[in-house]
Amino acid sequence: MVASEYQLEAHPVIPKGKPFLLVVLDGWGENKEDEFNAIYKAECPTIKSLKEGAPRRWRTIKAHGTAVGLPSDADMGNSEVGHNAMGAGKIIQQGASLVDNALEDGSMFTGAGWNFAKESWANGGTLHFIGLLSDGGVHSRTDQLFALMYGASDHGCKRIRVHVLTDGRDVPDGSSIKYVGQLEKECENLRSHGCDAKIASGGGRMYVTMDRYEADWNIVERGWRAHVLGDAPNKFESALDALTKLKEENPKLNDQFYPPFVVVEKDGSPVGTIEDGDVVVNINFRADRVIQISKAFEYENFDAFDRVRWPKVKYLGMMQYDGDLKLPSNYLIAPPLIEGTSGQYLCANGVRTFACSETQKFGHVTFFWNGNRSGKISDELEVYHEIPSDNIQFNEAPHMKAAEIAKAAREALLSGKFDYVRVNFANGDMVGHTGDLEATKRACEAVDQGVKVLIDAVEQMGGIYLITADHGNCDDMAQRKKTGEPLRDETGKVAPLTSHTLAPVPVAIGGPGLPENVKFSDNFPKAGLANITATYINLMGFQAPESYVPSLLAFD
Ligand SMILES: O=C(O)[C@H](O)COP(=O)(O)O
Ligand SMILES: [Mn+2]
Ligand SMILES: [Mn+2]
Repeated sequence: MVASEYQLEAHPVIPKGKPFLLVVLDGWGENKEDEFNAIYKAECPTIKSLKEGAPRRWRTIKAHGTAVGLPSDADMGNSEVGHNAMGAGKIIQQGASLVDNALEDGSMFTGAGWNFAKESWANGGTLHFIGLLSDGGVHSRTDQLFALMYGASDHGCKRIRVHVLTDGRDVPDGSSIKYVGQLEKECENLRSHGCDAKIASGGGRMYVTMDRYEADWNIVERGWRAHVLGDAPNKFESALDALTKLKEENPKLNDQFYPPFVVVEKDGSPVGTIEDGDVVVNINFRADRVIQISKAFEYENFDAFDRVRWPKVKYLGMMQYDGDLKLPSNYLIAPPLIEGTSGQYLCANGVRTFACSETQKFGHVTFFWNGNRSGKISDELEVYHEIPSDNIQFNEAPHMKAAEIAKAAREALLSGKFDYVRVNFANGDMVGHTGDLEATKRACEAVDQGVKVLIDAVEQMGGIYLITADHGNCDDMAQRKKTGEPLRDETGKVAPLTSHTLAPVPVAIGGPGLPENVKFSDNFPKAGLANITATYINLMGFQAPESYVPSLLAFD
């Protein structure tokens, strides 16, 4: 039975019933063609032919800034906002913007979450912050952390401890020293105003605390031990000491992979373990990499690792991270309400869906796609298939699981059991984040081969495809000066770019099932990822919901 609010009318031109393939090339922008564009330098005949072979069916769309609900056009896109937009058909004001708004109008400090947190320090508890320390704006921002620290001090908090996760992934490698230095200054300033604020522990985001999709719980356990128990092999008298000394010991160490460390007093005792009666605020607004640590704080029954001690604390997220699990139950800012997603419409109209990726991006094509819901929309109609990612640094094996994803999705297409096959290839993004240009070229080639397998399957089945990306990354592997010239160190070596880019992303449609007269409209020069949704709903033979931003299709 179709829920009437989600009923979709048949499309007047495009027939229903053709198998439909949607591919997200994670981190694949359309950017300047130079030697630092891994896509351009790689052998990618299939993806390149989409543009050259059918120019009326290829275009670019915006994938960053206000087009995907971020505070400003200086903000690069990311997987969360990109997949949210593509899944939901509208521009959603994202976590970063909602937190900014609440800080600007003061509602941050009057809400239920804040009042709940305040009770703890009013009763003598310490306020702990945990989160990613950078201004990358993907998971968190330092200015928001500082505003919360000052807000707490203004509201009577006398003791703050910060547990920092160094970045180097959304911002350049090596910048963690700068962010830790800024935080040390703010702590010093707070101390001079009577609030005892200190950094207590830390580690690199890819090695400590911020695992995602349960790829490796050891990462979270290391964080738990350092932040909560004050237990890590590396102990230093300051966080700056930790970063500089660990790097001296191992010059190859990068910000993403710092081992866990604990800041200690002169006598060796940790400056800030997490104890009964304390309050812990996770400053990340983005969900994927803080769901596991949130479970460790919140769940009484927890067996992912031995917590040794489970302090009775108030735990709050910057946002609520999982709407289905209601995790965490307390939070500072209500998350965006993402209703009327494409999945809700398509399931209500009987579309049988196969969604697949490897672990690193599995939640992107399911959880983010469905408006940050961890459950399925329909158990009868949907199959979500996860291919386990390897727990390695991805430039060591840049092909990752592209072939396995292609194989699984190909089988799904050929089986005739699905109307809609949706996949994400992780390589361009995950290898792009290592800053290793050569490996990233190999990554692009693996993706291209995977796409070829899938387009061949669509051809065989008389189907239709849409291939796009969520934001840039592998399309520029060099940090740039204002002039656009690559930035070089004193030896002339180019500084690698590990983060996403601001580039628009390609979108291509095709397949034998697509009527000849279907092409991209010449309108909508400012179209963004949210316009993809109405477009693919059309490609599946339905008219799109009126609440969606327009489809990009036109008809001769
Ligand atoms: O979490 C990450 O890996 C990066 O901060 C962003 O990458 P993603 O948005 O492509 O997942
Ligand atoms: Mn991404
Ligand atoms: Mn990324």
